Amino acid sequence: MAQIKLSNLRHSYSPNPSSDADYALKKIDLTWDDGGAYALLGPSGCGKSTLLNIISGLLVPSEGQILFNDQDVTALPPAKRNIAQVFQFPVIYDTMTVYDNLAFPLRNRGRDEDIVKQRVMAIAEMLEVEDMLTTRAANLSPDNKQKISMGRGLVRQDVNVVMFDEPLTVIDPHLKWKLRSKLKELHLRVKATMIYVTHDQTEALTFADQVVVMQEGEVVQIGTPVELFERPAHTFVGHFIGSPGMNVLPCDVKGGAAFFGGEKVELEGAVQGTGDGAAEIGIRPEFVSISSNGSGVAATVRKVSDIGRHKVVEAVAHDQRVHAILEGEAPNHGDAVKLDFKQTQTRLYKDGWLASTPGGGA
Ligand SMILES: Nc1ncnc2c1ncn2[C@@H]1O[C@H](COP(=O)(O)OP(=O)(O)OP(=O)(O)O)[C@@H](O)[C@H]1O
Repeated sequence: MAQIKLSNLRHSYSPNPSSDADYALKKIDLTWDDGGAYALLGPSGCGKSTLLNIISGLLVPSEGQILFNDQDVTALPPAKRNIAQVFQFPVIYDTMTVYDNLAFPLRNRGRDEDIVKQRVMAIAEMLEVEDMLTTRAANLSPDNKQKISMGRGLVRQDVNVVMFDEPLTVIDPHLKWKLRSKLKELHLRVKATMIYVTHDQTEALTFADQVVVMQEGEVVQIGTPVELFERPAHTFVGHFIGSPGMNVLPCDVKGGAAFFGGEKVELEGAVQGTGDGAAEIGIRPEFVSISSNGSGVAATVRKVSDIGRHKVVEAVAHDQRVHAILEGEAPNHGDAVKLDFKQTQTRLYKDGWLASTPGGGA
């Protein structure tokens, strides 16, 4: 397995790029540690496939380098990069048995049959497909075909990285959670460097130790699922992760204090280098509550959705929509309420980027 380093990477599909907008990948500097479980998360068109294809060697970047364990592989074709890939749709040989499918990547590299058997049986056990080993792949369900496809990606121990490109697309929704946690378990057992590409936050947060969030060709944050939830580095991350996402409210900054609709809102701590002027307050719905002591931001309740474990309240304050996630009692549609923003979780964003530091709250 390998540490993968992307250095000063840029890519444009245009032959003569003239501005940032011409680049599918802006400037990317990123290190994927050996043995790490990473997710590459972002909406459609943000550049995930472009980045994956650059790592696998299907695309040569316009600028920059790709290093595997400090060896420059930028000019190497895919076959020389020693990578395993699992795609959206199963890549298996229908006429072969499950055993032979799993054995294929090893036999293809001339491994002894003893080793082949040992690895195939180990992977079959991890994937819980031992009872299918003699079945012809053509007779498998789509879910099981994709499981075998994953197995083929994991069977070799000498690959630099295993990359999964939206691997659960074809999986039945009720089986998705099962395979999601299976993949996590597989990483813990196989300990390979793994990159899991998805636009689905649940998949990314379940699988990865570190999530790389991309937007419009840029990496906006790399962090653990908890870090992305608790301290989004950019309003995009706050919005994209969470359900509903972080509330992003316009405010004015004067002398280091933030004012929402003229009312002062206490921030988590000091504001860094924003100067006075327009900015945004970011607060997750989980940290907005209905004030019980009459203080807080005045709002009117527009909608209350009971989604089982909790209620999602949509209120309007200073013409802005604010979501609150409440356990237990919730107000009713039309109620005038005061919203309490938990100070330690109330952040300031300037031009989209986090501009407050913790330390002021109770
Ligand atoms: N072969 C190509 N030629 C020109 N532009 C391309 C090509 N492939 C991708 N793009 C553009 O590059 C940008 C990034 O696309 P990319 O496919 O990498 O994003 P993505 O995050 O993988 O999206 P999706 O999840 O929809 O595949 C998009 O604006 C896309 O239109």
